[in-house]
Amino acid sequence: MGICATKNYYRIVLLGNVGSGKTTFCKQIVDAYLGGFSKSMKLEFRKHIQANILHRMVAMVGFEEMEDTLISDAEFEKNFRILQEATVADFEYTDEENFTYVQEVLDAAIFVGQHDTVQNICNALFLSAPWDFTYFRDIRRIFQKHYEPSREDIFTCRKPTTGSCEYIIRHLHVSRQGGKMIRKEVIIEVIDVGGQKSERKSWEKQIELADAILYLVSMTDYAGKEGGVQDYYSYLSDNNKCNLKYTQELFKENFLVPKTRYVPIILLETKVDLFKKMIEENSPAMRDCFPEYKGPEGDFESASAFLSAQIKKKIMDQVKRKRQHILATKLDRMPILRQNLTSMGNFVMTFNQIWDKVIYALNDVKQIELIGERGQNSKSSVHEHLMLKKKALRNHRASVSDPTVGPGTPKRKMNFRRSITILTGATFRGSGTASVEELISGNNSLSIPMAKRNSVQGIVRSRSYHWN
Ligand SMILES: Nc1nc2c(ncn2[C@@H]2O[C@H](COP(=O)(O)OP(=O)(O)OP(=O)(O)O)[C@@H](O)[C@H]2O)c(=O)[nH]1
Ligand SMILES: [Mg+2]
Repeated sequence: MGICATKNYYRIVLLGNVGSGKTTFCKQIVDAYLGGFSKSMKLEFRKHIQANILHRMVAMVGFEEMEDTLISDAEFEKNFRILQEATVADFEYTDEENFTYVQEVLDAAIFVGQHDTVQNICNALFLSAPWDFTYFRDIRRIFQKHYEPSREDIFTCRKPTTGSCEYIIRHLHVSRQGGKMIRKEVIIEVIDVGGQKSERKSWEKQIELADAILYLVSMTDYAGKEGGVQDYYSYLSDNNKCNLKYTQELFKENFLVPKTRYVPIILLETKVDLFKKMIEENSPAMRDCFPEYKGPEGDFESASAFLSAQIKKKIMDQVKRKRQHILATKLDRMPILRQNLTSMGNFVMTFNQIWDKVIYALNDVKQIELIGERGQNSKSSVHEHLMLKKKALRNHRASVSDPTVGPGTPKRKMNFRRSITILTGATFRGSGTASVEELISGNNSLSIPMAKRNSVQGIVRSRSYHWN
């Protein structure tokens, strides 16, 4: 019998390179399981979206066309300076009451954003970082006085994660066993962490506490080449590396750390929508990035199969060389899923499919290890490992206190609402708490009534919550 048969509480950690879609995955969770985005969250997103656009516009100053226009067009130059000042002053330029930029900045943003020079730069860079440039196609709507972000805007909004963030959901898992429909309620704690180098220090600790890892890889990373458009994007996003070589290395590093050994990994390839478009338009062509690619150009299926193999290749080469058969089998049987995380489809169904794979991988990793151990005639280190993990998780839960409420928070209580609001960079005071036991026993509702959420008072800026 698998370890999943008796357990109904799981902790899943999302790992992956910067920009691979971890937070976007969590937004889908908020949307599908936690009552959607409240008015206050939308206001936070509005700030980020508008600030993102202003920063992107100002960063374009390095382009030759931009410099030329600034010299030749006095009206453009005047408006551009207003934006430069606004980005430096940041929130001083916002009108607290209406929570938006002052009229002068709004007008300047529309003027500059709709100018041909800016639009041309955006079009040229669009596929390299669509999340940054989509908004430029809609600049008038976004900079109107009472703009409220749509669901699509929220899913496109990019804000690198700092610290970690937990989302606790109740999922009714529906599966088929021997022609029978099985329903099982599970409580799942999904952990979002940052992918930037400075944030990755917490990963090992997260792996230690995780039942499974959902490892995200952006399929568009295939296009990352030195000197290409990706370099411009890297420049915009704190010099973070987004190319496939780097993604492969990072995955290898995490797959091979001893703490990952007994933890099942599910590979989630994201941005499949963009990848499909890039492949079909040969922008760039697969062979330009991988001379060894033998498949037909413009063919999505063979390009994605090749890419999945590439992601695993480095690790496979190493574990085979070192004759680490158990790891090789684990890698070989690792479930792979592809997803467009910005899709507005039914995420509960998508999550159900992901959960199928998690359950499969949980059982499979244990089987692989047991078979390996039998071969080596050793004691059950799998059992030992599971006991250690249980203990680590118990200690962790006992030590978690809630930073939004301050010292004296009752131990073993988890603040699930905090997790939702941190998504926007803000935290609400006075949100409710529930112990894991309460959640499991169903004594506490996970969905937060809309009226209650909107009435929460006071917003605290927070860099979210860190490990001690
Ligand atoms: N088109 C498309 N865009 C996506 C997809 N997944 C993520 N994105 C976009 O990619 C950008 C980065 O996604 P995030 O979810 O912030 O990435 P992250 O992994 O949380 O990044 P860090 O917090 O910096 O580690 C966002 O603007 C998303 O809109 C996808 O499947 N399709
Ligand atoms: Mg993130």
